[in-house]
Amino acid sequence: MATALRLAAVARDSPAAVSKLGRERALLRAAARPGGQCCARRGLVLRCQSGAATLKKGEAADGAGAAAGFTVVMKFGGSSVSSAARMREVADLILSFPEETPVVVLSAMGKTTNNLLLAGEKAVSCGAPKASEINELAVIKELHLRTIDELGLDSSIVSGFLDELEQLLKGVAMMKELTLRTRDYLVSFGECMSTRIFAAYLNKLGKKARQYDAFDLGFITTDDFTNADILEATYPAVAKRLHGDWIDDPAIPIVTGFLGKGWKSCAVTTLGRGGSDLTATTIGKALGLREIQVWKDVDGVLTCDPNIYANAVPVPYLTFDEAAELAYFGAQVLHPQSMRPAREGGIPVRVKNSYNRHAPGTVITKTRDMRKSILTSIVLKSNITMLDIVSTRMLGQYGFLAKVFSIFEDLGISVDSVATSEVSISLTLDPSKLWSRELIQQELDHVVEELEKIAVVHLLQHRSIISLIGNVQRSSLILEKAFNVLRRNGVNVQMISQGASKVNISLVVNDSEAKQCVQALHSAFFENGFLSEVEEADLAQNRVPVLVSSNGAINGN
Ligand SMILES: Nc1ncnc2c1ncn2[C@@H]1O[C@H](COP(=O)(O)OP(=O)(O)O)[C@@H](O)[C@H]1O
Ligand SMILES: N[C@@H](CC(=O)OP(=O)(O)O)C(=O)O
Repeated sequence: MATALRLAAVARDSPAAVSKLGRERALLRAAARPGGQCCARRGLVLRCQSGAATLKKGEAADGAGAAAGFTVVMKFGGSSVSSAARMREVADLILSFPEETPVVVLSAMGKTTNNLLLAGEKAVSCGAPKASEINELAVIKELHLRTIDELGLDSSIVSGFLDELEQLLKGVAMMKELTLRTRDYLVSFGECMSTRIFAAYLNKLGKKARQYDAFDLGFITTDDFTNADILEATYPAVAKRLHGDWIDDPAIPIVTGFLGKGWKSCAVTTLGRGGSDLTATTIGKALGLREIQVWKDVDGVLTCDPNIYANAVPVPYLTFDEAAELAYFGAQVLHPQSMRPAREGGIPVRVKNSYNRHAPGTVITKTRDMRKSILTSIVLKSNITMLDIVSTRMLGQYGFLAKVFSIFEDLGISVDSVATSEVSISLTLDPSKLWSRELIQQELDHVVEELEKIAVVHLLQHRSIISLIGNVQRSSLILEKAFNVLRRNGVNVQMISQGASKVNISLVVNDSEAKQCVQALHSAFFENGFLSEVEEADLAQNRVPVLVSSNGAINGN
C-alpha cells in the first residue's frame, strides 16, 4: 500500500514519470533499504536513506513549501560566496528579506571546483609522496580556513573535510587513476564545505540554519558520473524531508548545489558544471514555491557574454524556452537543464546580481510580452566540430538520414544543430557533451570511419555556433539584419539551422571570425536604434501585440 501511494505520488507529480515506473519501483526499493537517516559522509558509497522517497497521504510535492512556510529558493553561485566578506554580504542579503522563508542553495566557494579538479588531475601523475604538496590543495585549505577565521567560526567545521581531501588525493596518486566516480566525490568537497561554513555563520548571527548535503536530502540521480540526471523520485523525497524537518524544528535549509546520489551505486554524483542552478529549480518544483532566485555576479541574463563584448546589457524578461536555448547553446550563466523543473512546476526564475542587489535582474516565465522584442540575446559557442556528410547512394533512395543517425546512436554521440538536403547533411556535435567531457580525436575519427561506409565526409573543426535567440514572429527580420551585418563584415556562414520552436537561429562560422561577428551583430541589433526603427515601423503598420508561451505557441494575434 505504501509503495502504491509512493508510485501514485510520483505519477501525479509528473505524468512523464509513469513511463519510468519500473525503474522508479527499483529505486524506491533501493531507497527503502535499511541504513538509517544519516548518510555516511566518509567513503565513496553513501548509505541509502530509509524511506527516502515516501510520501504520506495528502503530503503532495506540490504546495509542500507553502505548507512548511518556505516561499523562495535563493541560489548563490561560487562568485557570490567566494570569501568571508562575500558570505557576510550574502547573509545580509538573505536577512534583508524578512518576509521570505528561503531554502538556500550554495555552490562551492569561488574557483574551488576548478581547483579540486586540477588537484585531482595533478594527483594522477605526481606520485603519492608529493600529493600533499599540490598547489591547488594548499589554495583550497587556505581559502576555507581563512574564511572560517574571518567569520569567527570553529575550524573543526572544515578540518575533517580538508584532512580527508588530502587522503583522497594521496589515494588517487597511489592508484595513478581518477575515475569519473572518484572525480565527483572529489569535487563534492567544495559544496560540502561552503554550506557548512555558511550555515554555521547564519547560526552565529542568531538566524537558525540547517545544513543539508543534497545526496542525503533525497536528490536521486542516474549513475552518469559528472553529468547525472535527476530522477522523478527526488521531488517527493526532497519535499518530505524539508517539510518534515521544518515542522519538527524550523531552520533555514542550506543545501549543497550540484550534488546528488546515484540510484544504483548510492555514490555521490554531480549534475554537470554549473549544476547548482538545477538543484535550485528542482527544490523550487519539489516544494511548489512562489519563485526561484539565482544570484550571480552579473545584472541578470545579458544580451551576450560580457567577456566577449563588454557592451552587453541585461534582458529583463525571458521565456523558459528562450532561457533553455540560451543555456543549451553555451551561455554560461544558466545550467542547460535548469529550466526544466521550473517550467514543469510553472515557477518563475529570477536571475539577480548579488553584487548589485537592487538591479531588477531577469525574470524567466512561461509567457512574456513580445511587443518590443526582436532579438533577445546572442550566444557564442566556440571550438565546435561540424560534419558535412554527402550520400554516395543514389538520389531519392530512402533511409539515408536514419542510417546516419543510427551511427551516432551506436557511438553514443549526440548531435546538435542539423541542416539537410536530399543527399547531404551538415551537423554540429552536441555542445552539451562538452560540459562533461571533450570529444576526443579518437572518437571523431571513429565517427568519420563509420560514416564513410555510406557517404563522403568532411570533418570541420575550429568552428563556432552563433545562436540568435529571438522572437518567433520576427525570424525573417532577424535573418535579414544578421546576414546584412555578416556580409558587410565579409563573413560567409557555413551552416544555418532554425529549430522547430524557432526561438533560436544557429549560424556556423569559423572560430577566427566568431567574436568579431558577435560584436558586430550586437551593435547592429542593440546599439544603433534598430529596435526603435522597427517599433516605429510597427506602429505605422498597426501591428497587434502578442504573447509567446515557452513552447513557442502564440497567444493572441
Ligand atoms: N548571456 C550571458 N548573460 C550573463 N552572463 C553570462 C552570459 N554569458 C556568459 N555569462 C557569464 O556567466 C557568468 C555567471 O555565471 P556563473 O559563473 O555560473 O555564475 P555563478 O558562479 O555565480 O553561478 C557571468 O559572470 C558571465 O561572465
Ligand atoms: N561548483 C560547481 C557547481 C556550480 O553550480 O557552480 P556555480 O554556481 O559557481 O556555477 C561548478 O563550479 O560547476
